Amino acid sequence: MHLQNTKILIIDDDEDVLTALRLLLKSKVKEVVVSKNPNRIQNLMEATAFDLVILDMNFNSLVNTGNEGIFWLNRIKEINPEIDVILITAYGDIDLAIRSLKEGASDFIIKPWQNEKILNAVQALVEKKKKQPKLNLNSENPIIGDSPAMENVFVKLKKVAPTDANILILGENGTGKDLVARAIHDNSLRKNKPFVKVDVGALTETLFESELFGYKKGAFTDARADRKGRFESAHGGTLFLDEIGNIPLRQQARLLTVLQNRQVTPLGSNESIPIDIRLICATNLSIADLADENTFRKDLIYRINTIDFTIPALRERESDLNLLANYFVDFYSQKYSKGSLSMSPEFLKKLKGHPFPGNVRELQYVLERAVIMAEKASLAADDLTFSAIEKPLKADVQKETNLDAIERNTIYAVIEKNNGNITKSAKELGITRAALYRRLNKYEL
Ligand SMILES: Nc1ncnc2c1ncn2[C@@H]1O[C@H](COP(=O)(O)OP(=O)(O)OP(=O)(O)O)[C@@H](O)[C@H]1O
Repeated sequence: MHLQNTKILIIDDDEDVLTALRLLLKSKVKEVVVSKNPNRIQNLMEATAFDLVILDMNFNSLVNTGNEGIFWLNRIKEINPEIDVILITAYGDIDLAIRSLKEGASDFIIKPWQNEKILNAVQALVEKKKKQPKLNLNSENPIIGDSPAMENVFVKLKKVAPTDANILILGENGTGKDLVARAIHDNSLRKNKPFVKVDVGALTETLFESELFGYKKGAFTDARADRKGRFESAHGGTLFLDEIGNIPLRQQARLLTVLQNRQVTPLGSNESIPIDIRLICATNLSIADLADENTFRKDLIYRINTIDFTIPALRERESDLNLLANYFVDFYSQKYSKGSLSMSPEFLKKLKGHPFPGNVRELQYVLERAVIMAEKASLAADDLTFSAIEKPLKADVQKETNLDAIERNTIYAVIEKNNGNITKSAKELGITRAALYRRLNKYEL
């Protein structure tokens, strides 16, 4: 938020004060609306997404205790808990100032004021809003979060990013594993070298080798020219292997050999190529599931897991939900030119009541949709609809014994995993695209 984009509402029963403040602020900010009547606050706030309210504390009351100001302050905060309110009073009553700050006012100004003081107060609040709490790292995409779990991630990340240690990132789908992998690279000594991501879980056995290790012209029927593998492309930089938990044992053995020898041999070649990569792997399996010897080699786990990061599910990080929700609402309000939308208390309550099986990715989608659908400056509970595409939480899936429900849940899970890509999902489910579409219709997905 910048000062020139800020919308301010001023409520004061003194016409002279309104005129003076309007004149002072009009040329500096985007919009100034003034009213003598505090009863109009609700309507005005519904019509315009204000960023700031300047509110008089003393309306026509017989006794100037400022109570009326506190009453209207509370009303404003009920309508939009995020909005900043600066209170004005003619009485330098420090107790009242403290009380109003406790009740949620952002600042307090005493009449008669100096224009500079008001401008400074407005400017300071706008600046404060501009600073999204985020990881102070040089990464293009900020990682938002201030939960203890994310604070730990940030501390560890800063510590290990500059080393060449292999890293394993654990967490459910959509928790931000990709983002963390990217931030590690961006804060490493390899930041100016390539960052190469491969979703190894989605590769078939033949593709696995050609994609990772490359091939020579003529190595197989379709190999019409030499092609570099991803290991080679990542030389000097970072290789990020996503969904590592899903690769079959045979491919795990191939991977282990490459990591041990630090060289790859492209298909159809006799020569091995030395590789210098920093390896980051990610999986949505828990470390206990990953360590099941029937599905994953222990020696490979040790090799890829010098340091591990666990990103908790969003439902376990309530304060992050708040921050992320604000961040995405601001982001999409700007993207879709919706002014600065705010979240009504009912909207926030509904948001907090949802378990978000799809984690931050799901949150991002539902908020984008809510912003697009929003008709008023304050997002209403009805603007929030949860996507049927998200799979229910595992505990719910396991309770399910009805075959149709199991099929429906599996389809959800696979489509979610493939980011809505029908071709990939059909392939993974072992059915044709047409068969998948038939089932989508059947289950009204
Ligand atoms: N802490 C965060 N701050 C900001 N954006 C986030 C955060 N966590 C996740 N996101 C966003 O949520 C989406 C999903 O994140 P990401 O792809 O990193 O998750 P993931 O764990 O790698 O998912 P998957 O396991 O499905 O690959 C992305 O758009 C990402 O930018």
